[in-house]
Amino acid sequence: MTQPKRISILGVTGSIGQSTLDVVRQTDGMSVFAMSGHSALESLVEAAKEFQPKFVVATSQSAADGFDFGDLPAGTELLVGSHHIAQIASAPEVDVVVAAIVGIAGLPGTMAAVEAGKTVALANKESLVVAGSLITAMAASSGSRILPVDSEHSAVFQALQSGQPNEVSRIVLTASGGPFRDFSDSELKTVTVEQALAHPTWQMGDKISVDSATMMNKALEVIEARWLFDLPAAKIEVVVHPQSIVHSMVEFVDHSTVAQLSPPDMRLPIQYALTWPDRIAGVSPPLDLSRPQTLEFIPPDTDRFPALKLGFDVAARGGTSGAVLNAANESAVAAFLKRELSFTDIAIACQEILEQHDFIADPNLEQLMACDQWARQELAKWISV
Ligand SMILES: NC(=O)C1=CN([C@@H]2O[C@H](COP(=O)(O)OP(=O)(O)OC[C@H]3O[C@@H](n4cnc5c(N)ncnc54)[C@H](OP(=O)(O)O)[C@@H]3O)[C@@H](O)[C@H]2O)C=CC1
Ligand SMILES: CC(=O)[C@@H](O)[C@H](O)COP(=O)(O)O
Ligand SMILES: [Mn+2]
Repeated sequence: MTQPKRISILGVTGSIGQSTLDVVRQTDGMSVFAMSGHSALESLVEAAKEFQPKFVVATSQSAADGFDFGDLPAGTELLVGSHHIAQIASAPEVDVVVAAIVGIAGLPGTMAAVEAGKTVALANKESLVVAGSLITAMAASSGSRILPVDSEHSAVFQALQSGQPNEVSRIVLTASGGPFRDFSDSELKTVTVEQALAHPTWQMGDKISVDSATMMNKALEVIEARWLFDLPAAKIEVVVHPQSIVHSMVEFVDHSTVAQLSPPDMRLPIQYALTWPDRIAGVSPPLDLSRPQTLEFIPPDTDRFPALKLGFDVAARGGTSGAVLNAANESAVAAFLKRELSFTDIAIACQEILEQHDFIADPNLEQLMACDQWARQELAKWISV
């Protein structure tokens, strides 16, 4: 009998983490070796009781202080503090690491897994946005395989299997357009947090939901695609597709366009990353073609959604620009969620901070982290004036 595939889930308490558990729950031959959570410790303990991992990491020391972990299974060891993420991402027993922590907090885990040569099911797009050049170089030397979980990139990854790399003329990432797809300039100025969190087609965490509403999510995905598929920005396009059925497309040099279609459900790209190169019976529902439906494709409006243009600029420029854009955006989204910044100011602030930064073309990790800190301070100043 073959050994079950052993998985470490970084960010098990989030939307992707919970969908990953559902895939594991419904799939033979997979076990959870380790899992991490940050503030949702009840949910972390519940997951540990069901999946009996060897390690549970509670990354937030302050949340863990005073929390009663008494319900953890007897065979599960509790580790407290974010420094333990590297340990569960690189442990020799682990076959696949699911990188599902949100934001730059996910970078250390992604890097530890890549450095250890692991197969990484990557949801944390911010890792590549910030440090794509370092991570892809590290993967090339360690033998790590980075498999996309992001639905668009999973679709591109699947479609790319129809041809050779030198036969690709462009990739087209689909965007739902978010909850404000048809809002006018003046309507966008007054949108609320509650409206921004109500994504029309996907159930996701708060940060990515706001990113989808500004279309910064698509900007980050353009940069993510640039690194995942080693493509120049000029070969990456975005089209608005409100139904979220076509998850992205690859156009080949003969002008054949290959697309991947499925209902919007993250369990499919997660499952594909966990079982690749095999396909197994799906845990997410099939496409229902028994009823009439319309698929629309609309060019994006970068005047109303200026964040999108920043993604193409950063994908073309590289260097420290991804770290700056990511940090400015993370801070701006946090401020919007606290009602300290308006929705339309998110992209304006990000653009101004990007324009001001001292660009370095070939940065090391320390320089990227310095840019991250600088951009967060600039965003705080931007709000205070
Ligand atoms: N949700 C989706 O459908 C998709 C998500 N993604 C990407 O996947 C990633 C996760 O998104 P999503 O699941 O929606 O996000 P959620 O907000 O739902 O979950 C985030 C996870 O990260 C943990 N976390 C938060 N802050 C920290 C920190 N400082 N240190 C360690 N862990 C932390 C959370 O722990 P806790 O909850 O315990 O505080 C939680 O487990 C993002 O990068 C997102 O862009 C990509 C495509 C689709
Ligand atoms: C599910 C997923 O991959 C998200 O990144 C999704 O694409 C967000 O929707 P938008 O297309 O609105 O950004
Ligand atoms: Mn996506």
